[in-house]
Amino acid sequence: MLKNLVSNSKQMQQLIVPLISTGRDHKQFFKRILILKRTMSSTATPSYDFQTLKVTSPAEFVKQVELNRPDKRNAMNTAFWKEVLSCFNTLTNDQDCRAVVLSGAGKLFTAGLDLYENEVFKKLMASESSDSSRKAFQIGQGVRELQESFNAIEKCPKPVIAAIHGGCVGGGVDMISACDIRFCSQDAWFQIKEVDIGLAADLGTLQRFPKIIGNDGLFRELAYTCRKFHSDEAKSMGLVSRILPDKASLIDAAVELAKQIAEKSPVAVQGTKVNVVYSRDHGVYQGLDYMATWNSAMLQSEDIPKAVGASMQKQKPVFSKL
Ligand SMILES: CCC/C=C/C=C/C(=O)SCCNC(=O)CCNC(=O)[C@H](O)C(C)(C)COP(=O)(O)OP(=O)(O)OC[C@H]1O[C@@H](n2cnc3c(N)ncnc32)[C@H](O)[C@@H]1OP(=O)(O)O
Repeated sequence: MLKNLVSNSKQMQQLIVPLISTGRDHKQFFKRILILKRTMSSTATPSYDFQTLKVTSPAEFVKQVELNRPDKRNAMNTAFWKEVLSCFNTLTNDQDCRAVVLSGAGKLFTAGLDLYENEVFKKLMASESSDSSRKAFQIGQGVRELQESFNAIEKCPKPVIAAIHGGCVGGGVDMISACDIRFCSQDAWFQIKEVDIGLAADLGTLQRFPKIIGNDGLFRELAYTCRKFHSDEAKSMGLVSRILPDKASLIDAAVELAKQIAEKSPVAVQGTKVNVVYSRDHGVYQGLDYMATWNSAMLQSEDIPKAVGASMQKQKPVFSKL
């Protein structure tokens, strides 16, 4: 049975054959079982079983993550924060994923923080300490945990393309700001809504959005006033790079782009994302130094001769899993 379970994996077979032949050597047997367990956990198809997200594979090496509470306009409830973190950490280690499309099910992308399911706030405010500083430390830790959910999108080395239709409110803007590329449909609108509910946006909008659009004054106007802006303005400020006529063509375009990215060397694409993010947050010389260190390893990749050879022969290279 064990053999059938893993028969598609050469690496597994190399481990199993000696396992069977170890006979009564128990020490050897358990040692191999341990290695096998470790190998299985790193190569097994990961599970994407979530309540608030639906994960599909629309093309080879492409995953689509869909926010999936359409009846509640994909509002972000307690389960959502944990699931986004888990989903993007899993995608990070999924060898069958080289690019991700992030979209929303139903009428719109997301209505942001779930304003009725208040577990998030309850948990944040749950500190029993009467000392304000201790309470503040605990609340701060809670906010940091929420931030990690969207940080996981940026930390995932696979490019993430947000495909936004309908509305994208509050936490939704935090979320798409952590993505690599944003496309939207003509009907899309956006709102940095936090000030309207009495708080400063704390999950990445203030840090990432102004760097995306490169227009500090416009960003501050949108953040201070919560003014709704629509697809055309989003494109003209550089928040989205493409507008598609409707949701169907939006998803098609995002998946097509993800497919193009997924055909490239994963070593090169993921190295590019990691270094783009690093360079955004560091000086030019620090960025260059990081790049040199990175490429001291990655220039040894088999993908380079493969890509160069294919290019010279006008062929499409096929890269092995990372
Ligand atoms: C430390 C915390 C860090 C995070 C901070 C994040 C902050 C934010 O995200 S601020 C933004 C909060 N969101 C909002 O203010 C949006 C509120 N919703 C709306 O304005 C409208 O629903 C919307 C314009 C998005 C859509 O309107 P539409 O007519 O299409 O739908 P509705 O009939 O209003 O709603 C349908 C059902 O969805 C439920 N719902 C909508 N938004 C939320 C939400 N944010 N939280 C919880 N539930 C939401 C709505 O109640 C309806 O449910 P039901 O009555 O059961 O049918």
